[in-house]
Amino acid sequence: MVERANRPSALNAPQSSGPSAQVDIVGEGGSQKVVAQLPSGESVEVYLFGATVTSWKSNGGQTENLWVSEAADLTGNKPIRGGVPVVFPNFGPPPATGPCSKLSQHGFARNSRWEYLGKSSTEDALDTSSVKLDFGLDRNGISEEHRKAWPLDFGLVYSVTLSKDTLQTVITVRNEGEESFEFQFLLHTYFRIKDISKVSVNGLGSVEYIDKVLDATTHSQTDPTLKFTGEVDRVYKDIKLDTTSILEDGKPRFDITRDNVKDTVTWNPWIEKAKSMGDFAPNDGYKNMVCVEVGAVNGWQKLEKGEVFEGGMLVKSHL
Ligand SMILES: O=P(O)(O)OC[C@H]1O[C@@H](O)[C@H](O)[C@@H](O)[C@@H]1O
Repeated sequence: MVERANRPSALNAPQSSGPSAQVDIVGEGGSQKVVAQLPSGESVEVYLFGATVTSWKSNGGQTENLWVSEAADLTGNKPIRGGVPVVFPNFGPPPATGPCSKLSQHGFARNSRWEYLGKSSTEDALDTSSVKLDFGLDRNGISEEHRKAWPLDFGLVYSVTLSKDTLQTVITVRNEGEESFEFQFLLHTYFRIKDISKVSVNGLGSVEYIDKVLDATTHSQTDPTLKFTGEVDRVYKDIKLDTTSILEDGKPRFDITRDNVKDTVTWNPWIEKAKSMGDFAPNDGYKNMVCVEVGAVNGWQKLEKGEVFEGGMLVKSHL
């Protein structure tokens, strides 16, 4: 079992009789989603397809924190372009060998229908109300084609917790089978920003990364701050600091704290790549998004029979 360095605080505050979060299941078939709203107006939306968070509003519901493409397929036929797709069991193109070799880019979790397992919520006297939504996926929930390609017995529980100015997303992966398996995991978050030319990312200085734009060569970031002036696609490995921050105009916008995972991918497709993606719209949408994706993608996580891995992120919005 992997040890938890930054275990999220449990929802164990004393119950009060104040108003609680409203949770509704809306839509049909592949478009079904769970929508939760706190009494103070903050909200989150999670499609069952991929357990993809597609909206997270803070600031009493006034500020949308996630970017979703105007051309995203929201019918359950294609991974959703935007929000927080869950990448599992492989990150990027499938490896040449092993059980993931027959899967597609970023694995099957983002294009499988998850089950909504229910909510839990707390409110305490200090108005720190939260709502936690749980989603599950196991071997029986994936397609026949994926089951054949990845013939391993697993159970995933993905918990999305909305609080006043934070969103926490944590996955547990359990090996339900007789033999060990290996996986990668990533939360491919598309953060909504006003202007990419004014965005900087802090907390990755001196960290080694693989630059996918430069033929997957390895580099070390000398500058404490990452800025975006062209396509960026980097896999930062084994990061010592817990938190990576996104700043706009030099002011903190998001703090992203890794929870028992050590890697982070930064991605912006920029002009040409954005145009080449059929589900990316508008064409200049790259100016309003930046992906800062936390996960475990440097090598593979191994689970023996019965073992559990738990990891994810806590994001604070400053707006
Ligand atoms: O188009 P997809 O499969 O959603 O992937 C988007 C991007 O996801 C990033 O995580 C990868 O590092 C990029 O290489 C990739 O282009």
